[in-house]
Amino acid sequence: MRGKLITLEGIDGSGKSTVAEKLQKNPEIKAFKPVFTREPTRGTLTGNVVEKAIQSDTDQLAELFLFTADHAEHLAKLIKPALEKGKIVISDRYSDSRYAYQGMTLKTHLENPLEWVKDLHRGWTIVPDLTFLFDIRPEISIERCGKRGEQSKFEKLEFLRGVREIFLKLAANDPERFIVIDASHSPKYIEKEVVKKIMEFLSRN
Ligand SMILES: Nc1ncnc2c1ncn2[C@@H]1O[C@H](COP(=O)(O)OP(=O)(O)O)[C@@H](O)[C@H]1O
Ligand SMILES: Cc1cn([C@H]2C[C@H](O)[C@@H](COP(=O)(O)OP(=O)(O)O)O2)c(=O)[nH]c1=O
Repeated sequence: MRGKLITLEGIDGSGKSTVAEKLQKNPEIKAFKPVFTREPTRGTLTGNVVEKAIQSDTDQLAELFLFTADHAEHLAKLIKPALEKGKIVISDRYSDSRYAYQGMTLKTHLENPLEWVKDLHRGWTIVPDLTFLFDIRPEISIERCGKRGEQSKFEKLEFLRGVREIFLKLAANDPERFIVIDASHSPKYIEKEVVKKIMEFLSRN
């Protein structure tokens, strides 16, 4: 039987990596021996190029193709083989990050960037079975990022407001796949909520 793909999405500083770390240590989740991964990928040719691109003034369309190339590598080398082995895969960011972030960066390039970026993925990507959207006001997430001491070029208030709006629209249009989590709660509460939902999902599927 094919495995299951679970993705974690949200704006910068919404707490995705913190949740991913907690899930890796959680005994109920560990029992399933999931494969934990992320996009952009780390330590790969495509992931390294993406990392360089987002630290510089790269053309937005070029950036979309680099993120998408990284996604293709990720699918071919990790996601597909793991799912074929029946594994549960949990990815910190995935295609919805492209729809939401590049849906914003490409506003000046294209008429309907969200649909265009979704079309680009059609036919070859694997749609997740379950997606958590960690929803938070960018005012709070930016403050959290400040404390973390990292500064991505995407961590701007107006920009993240737009990204958040697209994420919420994606979730509203696909309520079967998405679970929206109020990410302003404590890490402990969020972990409990996510574990509960994953266990419910796995018992149904
Ligand atoms: N629920 C939370 N409440 C308060 N601070 C949090 C919470 N989750 C994460 N943080 C802190 O916010 C910052 C960003 O979290 P992180 O998990 O790296 O976000 P993301 O991976 O979504 O960018 C980190 O400093 C982290 O310790
Ligand atoms: C996967 C992906 C990430 N991004 C952005 C989101 C982040 O600002 C940045 C780097 O991702 P990431 O390293 O996951 O950042 P963070 O841990 O702060 O959430 O790249 C895109 O614009 N498009 C994409 O397809």
